[in-house]
Amino acid sequence: MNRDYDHLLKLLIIGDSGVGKSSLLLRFADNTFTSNYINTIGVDFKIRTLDVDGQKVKLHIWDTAGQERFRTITSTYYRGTHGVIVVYDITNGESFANIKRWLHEIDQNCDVVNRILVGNKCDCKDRQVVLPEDARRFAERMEIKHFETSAKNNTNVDELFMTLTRMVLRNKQEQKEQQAGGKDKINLHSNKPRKNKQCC
Ligand SMILES: Nc1nc2c(ncn2[C@@H]2O[C@H](COP(=O)(O)OP(=O)(O)OP(=O)(O)O)[C@@H](O)[C@H]2O)c(=O)[nH]1
Repeated sequence: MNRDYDHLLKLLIIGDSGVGKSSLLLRFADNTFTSNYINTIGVDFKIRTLDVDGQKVKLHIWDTAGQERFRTITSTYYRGTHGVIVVYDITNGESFANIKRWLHEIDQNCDVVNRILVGNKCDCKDRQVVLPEDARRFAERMEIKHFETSAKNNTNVDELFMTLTRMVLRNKQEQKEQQAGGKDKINLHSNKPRKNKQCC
């Protein structure tokens, strides 16, 4: 069968309700934004194909509901995930405080995964309560890359998805080399997936 891509990757977007997960996905996949707030029910997903260094990478991006009442549904969507975007809202301290819970949820559901921390709504600097340096320090401690984005102004959105895609591809390549015995040892440095158990 003819494939129209070189790699098929599954990405997941998680974080509290209202932080802008759907908006980031809409901006990335359709280049649109709306100020209307429509709660995601369960999960939603979109596809976008990227050209990364001459390779066609098809992304299936799953947008999960942030509301607690959907938590049991969304936890099943971690299966087969290659990369997770964990989003907070820079104007909402609680959404940042909850990041630890979201990271824990990743650990519970899938260990072999690349993660990126995203502070969205960076167009709202006047209402910013999560300081970039605090977020950066936290991200460094957790060994995750950190971005501030605006789905509204289209700031850093493509960069965020491109960075995560490259991280996933690099890890896939390293795993392939390791399996082929081409490398002595896999070098587990920051932003690498933890490998306690295989879920994907
Ligand atoms: N100013 C600003 N508003 C944003 C941005 N991103 C999202 N919003 C607004 O924030 C609200 C919530 O956005 P959503 O994308 O629906 O949030 P969500 O995280 O998907 O929410 P759930 O589906 O409940 O989990 C909407 O009114 C959006 O217009 C942004 O970058 N800047």
